[in-house]
Amino acid sequence: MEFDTIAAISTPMGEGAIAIVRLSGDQAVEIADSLFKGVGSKRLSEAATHTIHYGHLIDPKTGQVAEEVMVSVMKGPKTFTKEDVIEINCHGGLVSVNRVLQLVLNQGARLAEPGEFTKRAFLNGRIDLSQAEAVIDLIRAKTDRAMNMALGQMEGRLSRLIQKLRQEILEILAHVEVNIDYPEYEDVEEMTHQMLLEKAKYVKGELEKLLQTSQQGKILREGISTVIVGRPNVGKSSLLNSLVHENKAIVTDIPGTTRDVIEEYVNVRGVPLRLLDTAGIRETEDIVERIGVERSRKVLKEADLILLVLNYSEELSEEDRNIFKAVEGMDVIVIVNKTDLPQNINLEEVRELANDYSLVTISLLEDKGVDQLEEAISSLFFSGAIESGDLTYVSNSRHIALLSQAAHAIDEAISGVEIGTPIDIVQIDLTRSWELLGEIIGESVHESLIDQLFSQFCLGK
Ligand SMILES: Nc1nc2c(c(=O)[nH]1)N(C=O)[C@@H](CNc1ccc(C(=O)N[C@@H](CCC(=O)O)C(=O)O)cc1)CN2
Ligand SMILES: Nc1nc2c(ncn2[C@@H]2O[C@H](COP(=O)(O)OP(=O)(O)OP(=O)(O)O)[C@@H](O)[C@H]2O)c(=O)[nH]1
Ligand SMILES: [Mg+2]
Repeated sequence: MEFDTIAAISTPMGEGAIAIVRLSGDQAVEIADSLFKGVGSKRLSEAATHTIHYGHLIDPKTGQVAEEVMVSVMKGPKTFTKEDVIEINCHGGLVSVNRVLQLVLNQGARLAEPGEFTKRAFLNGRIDLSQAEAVIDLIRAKTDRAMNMALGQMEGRLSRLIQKLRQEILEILAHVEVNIDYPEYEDVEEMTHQMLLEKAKYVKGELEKLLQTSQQGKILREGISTVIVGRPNVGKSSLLNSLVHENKAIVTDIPGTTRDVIEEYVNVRGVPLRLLDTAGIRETEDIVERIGVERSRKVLKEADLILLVLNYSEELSEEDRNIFKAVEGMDVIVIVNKTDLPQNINLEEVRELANDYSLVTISLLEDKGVDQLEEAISSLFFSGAIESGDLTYVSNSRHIALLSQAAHAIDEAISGVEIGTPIDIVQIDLTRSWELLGEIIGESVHESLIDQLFSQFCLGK
């Protein structure tokens, strides 16, 4: 494919030791060479590929030295984009790196769009769409596990699995074709149906296995949406502050302090949590507080995990019991806080209400019991399976949606065969599942989707 030459700053904006301006395209070497003055008469255009060169950039307008640099020359196709790539390593200062970018733009490069280097790697066929999507997951990863998952996908794990399943579907389709071409042979039909069902069930099983990883996969990637609930003043905001090791939320002894939902990301023993602190739930006349309580109820519905906080030094109230009712059927950890104060709560009653939820008693004031809480959170979500590392996880909503649609189409094909639907109808379902899987790796996807996906990237990636 033919593209123009793009350039961008590929390192973060700010002061640093070194910054990189990257170029990709047919003119990359020529553009860099027109600015570069190496030791002696060294020309970048004559340099061997994958070599790095010390020298200066000269501003053609003034003839003055603009910057001292190291320039990497990487000629396609064995590069990140499969095109000629130049990386100019300059001094890491805002003025310096912008000056270098300006120089290459003046020489005819075009400023790259966000994600455009990775997009070229995709369009030029070095990686498929799911691998490209993993690049952004890798950059955004907040835990080791999330990063390993992204690395696996970047390296093509999911892609290979998808390709294998698509191949299976093609083989099934070939059998169907035989059946359509020779409908008069009953034997052929018998055999085809047998084989078709067997293979289709295998593909369906594999798709379901993948989908089963999606919950944990999504959690690894996006974090567990964790909502802290409880009556006013039980210590919800104190709990948030303790888990994030910072005073993010306002804590006072006035019930009804938190009015809006507060959001923070934390890593609890490798479990990424998206923590939401809410307004204490109670009947109230205060308008602002009431809106807050409504919001608490709303975020409650979308939570993956509930941290339900009670007060050790107060009796269980009707409001506490209502909160238990509101979270019925969800993943809940019951936390009894303020154990440093005299006990007034009936723990037997709490145990009964908590039923099979985990229950921990803590004192945030004395920093006691927080370890047990962290242990309860991590054991709830990672019971061994995730450590094995040989599972392929799907974590991306786009992939999950396509996989379940593909599984559905396969299912239609299977039940079609079983109830004797005409084979050309079955063929349509099979073809559909083959196409849906193709969209995951970027075959037959619409250009606007591709643009939208890559626009989420950072500049220079
Ligand atoms: N300086 C620099 N560091 C970087 C990057 C970069 O672009 N520049 N990367 C940017 O993300 C990452 C490395 N990723 C890369 C992935 C593929 C190829 C590449 O050239 N692949 C070719 C050739 C492989 C080979 O030599 O055999 C290929 O796959 O065909 C380069 C970098 C992280 N570090
Ligand atoms: N004695 C004692 N006091 C605590 C403990 N944890 C929190 N507190 C105090 O309890 C009061 C309320 O704490 P918050 O964290 O603001 O409670 P909240 O549940 O967020 O309250 P609202 O936002 O009003 O719903 C503050 O004065 C805290 O210092 C504890 O373990 N022991
Ligand atoms: Mg609060």
